[in-house]
Amino acid sequence: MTDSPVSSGIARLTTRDADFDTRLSTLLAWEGVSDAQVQQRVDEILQAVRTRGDAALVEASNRFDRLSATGMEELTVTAPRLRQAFDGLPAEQREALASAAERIRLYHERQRPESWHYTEADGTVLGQQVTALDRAGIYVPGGKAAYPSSVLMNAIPAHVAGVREIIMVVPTPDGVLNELVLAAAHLAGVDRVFTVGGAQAVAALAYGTETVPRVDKIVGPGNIYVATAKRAVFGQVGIDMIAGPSEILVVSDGGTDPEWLAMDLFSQAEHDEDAQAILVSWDAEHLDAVEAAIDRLLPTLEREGIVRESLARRGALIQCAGREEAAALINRIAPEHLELSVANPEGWLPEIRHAGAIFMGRYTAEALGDYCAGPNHVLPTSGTARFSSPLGVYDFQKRSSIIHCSPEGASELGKVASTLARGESLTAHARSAEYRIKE
Ligand SMILES: NC(=O)c1ccc[n+]([C@@H]2O[C@H](COP(=O)([O-])OP(=O)(O)OC[C@H]3O[C@@H](n4cnc5c(N)ncnc54)[C@H](O)[C@@H]3O)[C@@H](O)[C@H]2O)c1
Ligand SMILES: N[C@H](CO)Cc1c[nH]c[nH+]1
Ligand SMILES: [Zn+2]
Repeated sequence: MTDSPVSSGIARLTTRDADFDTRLSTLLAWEGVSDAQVQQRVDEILQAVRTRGDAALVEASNRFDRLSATGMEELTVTAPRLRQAFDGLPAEQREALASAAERIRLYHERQRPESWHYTEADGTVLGQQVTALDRAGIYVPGGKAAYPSSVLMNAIPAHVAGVREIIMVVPTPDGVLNELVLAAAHLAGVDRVFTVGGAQAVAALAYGTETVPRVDKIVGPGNIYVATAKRAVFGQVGIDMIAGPSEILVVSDGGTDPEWLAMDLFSQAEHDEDAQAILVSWDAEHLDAVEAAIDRLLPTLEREGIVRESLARRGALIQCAGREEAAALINRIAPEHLELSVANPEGWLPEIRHAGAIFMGRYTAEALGDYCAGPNHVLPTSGTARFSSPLGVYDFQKRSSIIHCSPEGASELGKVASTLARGESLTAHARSAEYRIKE
């Protein structure tokens, strides 16, 4: 007799349950950036790096990444070393990286916004000029896994946007440098790399140290320390978003192989014990089959421990009444990744209002988007897709308004401005406008 597999412990819910709303809200809550202890530690790290620069950055890196560096030169990767990593890759990896980079570049080139202007009848010109950031800092996570794909996803849009200097930080726990990460930095045109991570890296990018230059904006995902630090330095520098642990919401009409769906859920659960994997379907037998596939396949995973914990803590198989209820759940959860594993995914699109990225049909595994489809994999998490968008070229640019008045235009606008300025009792404004009014 064979042993039956250990159950995953993933929650089974139905929307008919009296406590469904409460249970779903509990599952969705991620208090990633509000833990008081984390907040205090991050504040201490930020303050130390702000006041003591490189010395504090080295100390924190030694402590949290278990290094024994004596100075920042040991935590700096030179351009020749990046090239060496790229040249030294096995051909298969080098080609895969180059193919992914090319697809990501092509996709992001379509996002490039243009400056524009128009001319009014009296010759006044109004417009908008788009300019790139001078210096961007990209955070590449590296605590529990190495992410060469995140190097491409952060650096390529910055490059396409025309950023003058791209500074990358990435932790190297126990001093282990990942060759693919360095090679990706070379390929994506990163200018400088520092092997520091966590809140100390965010502080260095935000405030600058003797070695790390201060940047204008920090982008990229990270763990709770990174997210908390990014939120704290916002204002001093720009940030893209607070991206939390990875998430996937799969909606299945029952027609997809249960093992495919189980592995799609695992693909995000394996990132982190706090990652979230949810499957919604109106077909109870199909949910049973996926649950059985989960139990069967779990022992085959390299990161079984992380996946089990993620599924037990934050995963769910949800039975809903039908398609309409599934669409309502999607919009309520506002997932980072939505897989529409259904017969006619296009038919669903008009109903979907909140999702970071939408993977259409049975063949579009979310993992393809993580690496090489082309769209960005840095996406809003924890319901923030309600108000934010994937990382893109636009995150590395800003806009300036252009106003060029003709003498006639200045005269006409001067009359309007003068009246409004006197209404606000701002008479210097009024007189400034009035000087330009033609008699
Ligand atoms: N949204 C995306 O595009 C995307 C992509 C990849 C990864 N992710 C997510 O990013 C996260 C990456 O997290 P990670 O931990 O692997 O890497 P990370 O680089 O974000 O964090 C590692 C750093 O955290 C700091 N740290 C760890 N424990 C600490 C402690 N006790 N005190 C102070 N600092 C401490 C250390 O400095 C370490 O260098 C995961 O949640 C993953 O799901 C998201
Ligand atoms: N799924 C992650 C974003 O949530 C991105 C990633 C990188 N490597 C594998 N996956
Ligand atoms: Zn992933």
